[in-house]
Amino acid sequence: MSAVINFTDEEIIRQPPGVTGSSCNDLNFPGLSPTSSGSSEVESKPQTLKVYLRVRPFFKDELSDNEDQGCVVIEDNQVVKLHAPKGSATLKSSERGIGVSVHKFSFSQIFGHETSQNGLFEGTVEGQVSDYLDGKNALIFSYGVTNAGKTYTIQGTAKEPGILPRVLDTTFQYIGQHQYGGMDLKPYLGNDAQCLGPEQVKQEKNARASIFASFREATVFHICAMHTNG
Ligand SMILES: Nc1ncnc2c1ncn2[C@@H]1O[C@H](COP(=O)(O)OP(=O)(O)OP(=O)(O)O)[C@@H](O)[C@H]1O
Repeated sequence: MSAVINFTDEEIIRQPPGVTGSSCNDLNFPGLSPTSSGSSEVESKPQTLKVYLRVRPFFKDELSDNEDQGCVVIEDNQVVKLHAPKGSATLKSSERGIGVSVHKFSFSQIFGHETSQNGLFEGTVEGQVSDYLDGKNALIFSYGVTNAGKTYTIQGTAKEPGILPRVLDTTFQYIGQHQYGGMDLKPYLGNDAQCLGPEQVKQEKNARASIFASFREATVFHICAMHTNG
């Protein structure tokens, strides 16, 4: 199982780092250990959940709005340090001796703003896809504030496909070599298959033909209706 957490410096500006730290803590991810003392703790227990952090680049308008305050500092490929933004309540409180202005978090791996879609895929879930194709279950999800890059990471764009199309591509390339050519298997109850006899195969073919026929009729009707109205 793995999660991809998306951060942007904008998020840190809008939320005090203490809030960010505790929300990560609430998730109770074994791979994510927030500390406020400055020392990072990577748990020694075997991890079944891998938590990756991706930091997206700033946009031009964010830079021109002076949003890059160096609040997110990637110390190494597992540890990130979050500094309270200038003028924030957290910074002011910490200056009065209440709370701290710097939080450290550790992740299974951190990917900086220069990380490509392919680099992220190879560095995170590619290994799990082979496990999945070998019959093991896996869950991948993305977590982060709005505009942090969750959709970009999971879905991506036509030019820069994200994790989901890459997983599907790998899966279908694998299936390509293992495709069953027969037409006598039918999905049953979600994760099972029924083996059909010759008569059932005939019934299925007829049912499919009538469904496709009704699709054609609906399309023709729609075009005619548009033509008539236009
Ligand atoms: N790593 C990245 N490199 C370049 N652009 C990125 C990256 N991550 C996100 N973006 C861009 O940032 C913008 C916001 O990203 P996205 O829509 O994925 O955020 P989101 O977390 O899904 O937001 P929401 O929760 O509001 O749906 C998009 O224009 C996206 O193309």
